[in-house]
Amino acid sequence: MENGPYIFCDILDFKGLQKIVVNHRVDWLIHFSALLSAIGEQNVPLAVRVNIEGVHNVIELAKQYNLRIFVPSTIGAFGPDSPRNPTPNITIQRPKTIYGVSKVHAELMGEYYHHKFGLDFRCLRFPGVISSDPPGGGTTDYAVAIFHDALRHGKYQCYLKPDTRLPMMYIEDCLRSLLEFMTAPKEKLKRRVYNVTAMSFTPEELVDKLSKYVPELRVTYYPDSRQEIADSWPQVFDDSEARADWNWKPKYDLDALVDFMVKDVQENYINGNGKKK
Ligand SMILES: NC(=O)C1=CN([C@@H]2O[C@H](COP(=O)(O)OP(=O)(O)OC[C@H]3O[C@@H](n4cnc5c(N)ncnc54)[C@H](O)[C@@H]3O)[C@@H](O)[C@H]2O)C=CC1
Ligand SMILES: CC(=O)[C@H](N)C(=O)O
Repeated sequence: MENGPYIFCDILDFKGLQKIVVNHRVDWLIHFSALLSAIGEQNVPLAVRVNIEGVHNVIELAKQYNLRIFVPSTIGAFGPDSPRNPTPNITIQRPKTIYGVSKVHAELMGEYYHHKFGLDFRCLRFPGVISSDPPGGGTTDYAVAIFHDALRHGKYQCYLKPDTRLPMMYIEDCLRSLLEFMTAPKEKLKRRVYNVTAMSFTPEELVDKLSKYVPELRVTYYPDSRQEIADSWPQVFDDSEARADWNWKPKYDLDALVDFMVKDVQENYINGNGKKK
């Protein structure tokens, strides 16, 4: 945040976005705003506006001002008809959440604008991204929340079944993949949308690793509506095309992820009295 101006803007305010692009001579647009999978199901009209109209606004701006644009997609862009283990880059996509539908829409809009207008649209389908920041309403949130609850209270109530396998990635790998992909020469890119991942694990496998740091940890399992979403998503994500085309390679496995997360949550949230420094 110290490296440049920080400006609030509603993604639905096209003119406001346009003003920022012009006044600050923006040349790359990284579009993160969205309602995630679980929260999107609770407010479908808002998810349609933020996730679909929001993408229309940024893609149109990128076209008008010749910006390079990145829009993240997700494992949630797949559904129960897709192969789940592994899920390849190109396969059937019939998601059952408004979040997934909006992300397939974003992928297709970006590919179309690239084809029709030459827009430099780039998109990575991320797995569950794990960082110490409080989670934003997704199905993979348990893998973040468990660190906060385990380190603070020694217990966690998980909303997924213990054997629910999902693809995941540590935030450092996520951000590095974004940067490497955005700076990759266009000749190397065979497509505009790539799967990326780092690992796959289940709640019980994560609990097993975390118990080494919190030996008294007690986890109970009460599946809720998020279980149905998780059951329709990839279990193992095939990112071989990203590895082959622009040399994607993750650095963090499950052991490293747990080690970094424990330190980060402890230092920045527990010792920092609930406030990230
Ligand atoms: N966190 C994850 O595991 C994954 C995230 N992604 C994608 O990465 C992006 C960021 O995700 P997170 O940071 O985890 O989500 P988040 O829920 O923490 O952040 C979303 C942001 O969108 C903002 N937002 C909502 N409505 C807005 C509006 N009308 N105008 C401007 N901003 C608005 C919210 O204030 C929030 O800061 C999303 O597009 C998500 O689909 C993709 C795959 C995995
Ligand atoms: C994997 C995602 O896109 C997100 N974390 C969610 O669970 O909705």
